[in-house]
Amino acid sequence: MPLHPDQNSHQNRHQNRHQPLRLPAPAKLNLFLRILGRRADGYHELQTLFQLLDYGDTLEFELRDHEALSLEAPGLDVPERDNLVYRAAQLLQRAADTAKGAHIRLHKKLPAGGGIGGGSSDAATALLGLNHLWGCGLSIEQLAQLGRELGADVPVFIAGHTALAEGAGERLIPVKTPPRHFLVLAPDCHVSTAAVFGHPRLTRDSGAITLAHLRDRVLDGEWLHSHAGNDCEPLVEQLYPEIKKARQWLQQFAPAQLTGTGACVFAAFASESEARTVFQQRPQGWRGFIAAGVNTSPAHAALAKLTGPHRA
Ligand SMILES: C[C@](O)(CO)[C@H](O)COP(=O)(O)OP(=O)(O)OC[C@H]1O[C@@H](n2ccc(N)nc2=O)[C@H](O)[C@@H]1O
Ligand SMILES: Nc1ncnc2c1ncn2[C@@H]1O[C@H](COP(=O)(O)OP(=O)(O)OP(=O)(O)O)[C@@H](O)[C@H]1O
Repeated sequence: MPLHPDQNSHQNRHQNRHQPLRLPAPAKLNLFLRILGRRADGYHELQTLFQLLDYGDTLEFELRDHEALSLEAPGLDVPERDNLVYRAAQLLQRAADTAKGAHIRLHKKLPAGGGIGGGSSDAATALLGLNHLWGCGLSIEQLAQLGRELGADVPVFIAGHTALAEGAGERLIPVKTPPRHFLVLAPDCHVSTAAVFGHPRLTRDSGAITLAHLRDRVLDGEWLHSHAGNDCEPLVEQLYPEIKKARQWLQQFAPAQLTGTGACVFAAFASESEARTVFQQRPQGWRGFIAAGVNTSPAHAALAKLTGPHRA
């Protein structure tokens, strides 16, 4: 006899507990990035618009009933214990005082040091996924606080919404951006965020814009479609001519700019086919991807299917 729909979904959830939990770790773009100044703790005050994408890495979690943690991350040249996924898992184990462990597989698609938040998003998905798997019950706010210890970009991925940000990325205001497709080019170089922020020639004196003003502009597709600006771009392009070359190539087709501290550059298009047509014309050997902008993180969408929309 067929099960009642509720019983059916309950049974599915039960079965899923025995399969590895698989969650996405989406990339972000900084649609604009203004540096307002340097704080006493060395971090910089920023104003930025984090646009989440429907493209990224994937993490798979297998529950272990003892404290051991292990990580497989094929193709990523980072020692296990330095990987932000491993560090996130350790941090949560301690904060939640759990005796449970996990084996985690990280499938990397996002280039490291690309300014698209790959490592930060992996860390956020690890915190969200393990909080669920271990039944820790930490709130989104508690997880974001933990995430801040791992990197300035982690909280936006924990919050899980395209957002305006202030401070070092921790004061977030969720916003909705118009649906667009992004062509992201990943020049073959690795930019150190710390080196860019520590550079004497970095411009750090942009005036603050009120958030209300920014929020109005975010909803204005015309403004978003124009060059919104990134204060890191002039310096990064001086240091890495290959990044300038990639942005100038893209600029022939649409306004193009740097994301974060680079190395990736991007441009927005109204449709996926327009983005693809440009992507197909790129010089041989240039890497990149096409992704849709999303207002809700795919990691949260996947978790909501397992737990309901309001629980982590
Ligand atoms: C530039 C952005 O990508 C914009 O989204 C982020 O603010 C960088 O975030 P992230 O990669 O998570 O950066 P973190 O790992 O926290 O910081 C790396 C280093 O960059 C510098 N840093 C970072 C963020 C910030 N607001 N001010 C800084 O001065 C600090 O020297 C820090 O040691
Ligand atoms: N899971 C991970 N994925 C990628 N890099 C990682 C990871 N864990 C640790 N790292 C280290 O972090 C460094 C920065 O990687 P990441 O991809 O987060 O940079 P990014 O794209 O510049 O980030 P952001 O946009 O947040 O500044 C890498 O060079 C690598 O040494």
